[in-house]
Amino acid sequence: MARHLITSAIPYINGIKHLGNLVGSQLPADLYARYLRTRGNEVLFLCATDEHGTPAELAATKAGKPVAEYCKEMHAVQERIAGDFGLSFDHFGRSSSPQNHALTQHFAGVLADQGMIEEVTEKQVYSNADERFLPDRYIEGTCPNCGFDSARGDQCDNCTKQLDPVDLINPRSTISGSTDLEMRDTKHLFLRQSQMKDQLDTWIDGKTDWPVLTTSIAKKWLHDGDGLRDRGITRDLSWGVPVKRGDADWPGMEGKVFYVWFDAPIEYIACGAEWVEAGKGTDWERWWRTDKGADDVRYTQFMGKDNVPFHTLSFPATIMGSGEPWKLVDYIKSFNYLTYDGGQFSTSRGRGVFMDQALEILPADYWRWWLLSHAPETSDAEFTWENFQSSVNKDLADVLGNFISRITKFCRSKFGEAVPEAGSYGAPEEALIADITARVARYQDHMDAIEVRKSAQELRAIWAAGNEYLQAEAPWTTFKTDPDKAAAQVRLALNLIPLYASLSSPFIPTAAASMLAAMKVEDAGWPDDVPAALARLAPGHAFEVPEVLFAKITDDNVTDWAERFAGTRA
Ligand SMILES: Nc1ncnc2c1ncn2[C@@H]1O[C@H](COP(=O)(O)OP(=O)(O)OP(=O)(O)O)[C@@H](O)[C@H]1O
Ligand SMILES: [Zn+2]
Repeated sequence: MARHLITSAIPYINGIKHLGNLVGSQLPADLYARYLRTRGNEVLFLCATDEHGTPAELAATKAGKPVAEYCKEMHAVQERIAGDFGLSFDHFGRSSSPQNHALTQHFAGVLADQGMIEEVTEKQVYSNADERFLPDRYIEGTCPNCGFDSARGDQCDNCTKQLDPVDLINPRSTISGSTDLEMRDTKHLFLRQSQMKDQLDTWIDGKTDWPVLTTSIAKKWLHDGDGLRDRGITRDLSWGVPVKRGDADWPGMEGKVFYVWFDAPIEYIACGAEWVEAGKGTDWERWWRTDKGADDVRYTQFMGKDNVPFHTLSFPATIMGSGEPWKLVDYIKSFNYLTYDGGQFSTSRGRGVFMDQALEILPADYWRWWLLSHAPETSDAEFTWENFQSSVNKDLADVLGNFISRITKFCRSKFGEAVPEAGSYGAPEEALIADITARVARYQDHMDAIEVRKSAQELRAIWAAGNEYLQAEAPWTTFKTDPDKAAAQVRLALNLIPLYASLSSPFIPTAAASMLAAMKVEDAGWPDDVPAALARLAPGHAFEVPEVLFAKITDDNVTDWAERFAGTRA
């Protein structure tokens, strides 16, 4: 048994997440956490909401609520929907927690002690009408790159170029619309990432088993142009972690907060402390401090590609630069993007399917299966309703669901609702057992390697092997001439169901639980010995024919949903 720490990129607080967010971070993290638990490992799986920064403030303003109240409510909403999707976090924390405030201030203090923080006075846009500085999205203007007239202070939505508020042409305040702006001096803290460049480069070079997507993005940021640059870690805002040097005030930094990118990854650690505070665990440091037992923990992070620079460079710079024995990530699984019907998913524009809406039309397992079996691993992947329909109908309804329904119903009609006793296995049964044994070993290798699509393919092949066996051996035909032989065939096929449940539970936990309930057994955990697992249901063991596990998606459904989700969400 090993110890595994798993974190998913923490979802931003400004709304309900879309299916792209889900498949790019939380869902594959959940798949891996569930798998490792089934294998008997000790797992700590943490996630949280990312609550600071201007988009949170603007979303709160739009909702007509104070930002703290907005974040508290949205955290509860996200937590509930995550639960509905079966995301099995050990704790779902908040980056605005007191634990994260203290830890972020602590990191800033020790980084400063290590000479890793520079105080920089720079000119920032100040709005006289609003009596405040206008960072990031508080300012809009014309993009100097493409001429788009609503470019934001941090980025142009049209050409995606990263911007600085001072770059904008004809800038205006998004709070008041005022153009009475001036440049004023303001002091900020910068993390001297450039100092760590060689150390980070060597560290990344050692990660030869990481996905190329992860290492290539890290290398690009390390070496393109001037190489890794120092980054501002503070902002002139009121919502956030107040700038302090450990417990002490930081002269000249009064009224400022840490910038969201600095405090958000620190929440991975603080979330452990929240987990203990919530009474769900007793010792978070044994997961996070290598001087307190975390040396034998394997730490895996999950995220979409845009988060990779922060996790491969900035956060490691924070940890390494602190000189303290915090746990560094061991493996970063990153994803390309899921696109929606020929375009991008977008939270701000409400484009695509959002987690709450998805569950209004179908249960979580349908989505989990499609998303994971089409995870954007080697390239971007597109969600279309036709593809969703065909994959759900083929894999879940025709292959898995049909196998279970066919064999349980046939057994009920000929032998009753209990495992039949007569007959013994012959060559086709031995061949099936050997085939499943080999496939389970392959499935396990893919899951260990977090190859999500390959794992799904192998799992589907394991389901299909059961169907093909039934098709070839046709117990309904055998029964007419040799009922004992048919009984043996049925016995083996029924025994596949609890095995399928254990193997499938990381992908489709609800259906797996229904399968076990129908067969009236507990989950026996991972089948380390497949032949033994396939002998688990003894003759005479009672079961029940389950309800339909997966309903087919009709062409009318597809037409309706495509229409309903065509535009943007109000
Ligand atoms: N279309 C997508 N496909 C896969 N992963 C995505 C997609 N969009 C975002 N992600 C990932 O989802 C996770 C959560 O993202 P976050 O809540 O910060 O939203 P975001 O990146 O701002 O997306 P959006 O702007 O669409 O809301 C991150 O790891 C991010 O990389
Ligand atoms: Zn632009």
